[in-house]
Amino acid sequence: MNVNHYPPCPDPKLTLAAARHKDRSLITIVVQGDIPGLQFFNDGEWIPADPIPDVFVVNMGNVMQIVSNGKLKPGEHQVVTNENVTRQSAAIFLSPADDHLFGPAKGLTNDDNPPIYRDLQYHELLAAHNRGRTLKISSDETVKSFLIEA
Ligand SMILES: O=C(O)CCC(=O)C(=O)O
Ligand SMILES: [Fe+2]
Repeated sequence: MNVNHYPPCPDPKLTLAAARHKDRSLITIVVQGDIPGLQFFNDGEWIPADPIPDVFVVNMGNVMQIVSNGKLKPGEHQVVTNENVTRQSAAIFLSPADDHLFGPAKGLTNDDNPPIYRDLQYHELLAAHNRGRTLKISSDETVKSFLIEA
């Protein structure tokens, strides 16, 4: 779980509260309180996912892309700063254990629709993601490194 604390920024144009990213989880549940800031990238623009009382944001992560054999893609998101108020959120990541072996779900693949990703342990995805962060490579590239023909 991440507990995020974003202080106000007098000029929100100057910085982001959280840079654009996709989560490394299977599923993420976000409790975002009542302060706006979370945005998702869709069709070339950032769409606000403003808080609705008593509603969680449920988001897919990179593990879901692999388990669904590329059919489900995680939403890229960022958090913008707020001029006046502090924002706090909690993101609960549902992820496999580090040594858990996973890959495209057997029920979703067959001879006509073979697995496009190899099986991997979750720590391999984390290591690739961390390497990608150091090299400023997007998490799309990270996931591509598990393609069978890669
Ligand atoms: O603060 C938010 O609403 C989202 C946080 C987030 O994207 C994350 O912790 O991965
Ligand atoms: Fe996130």
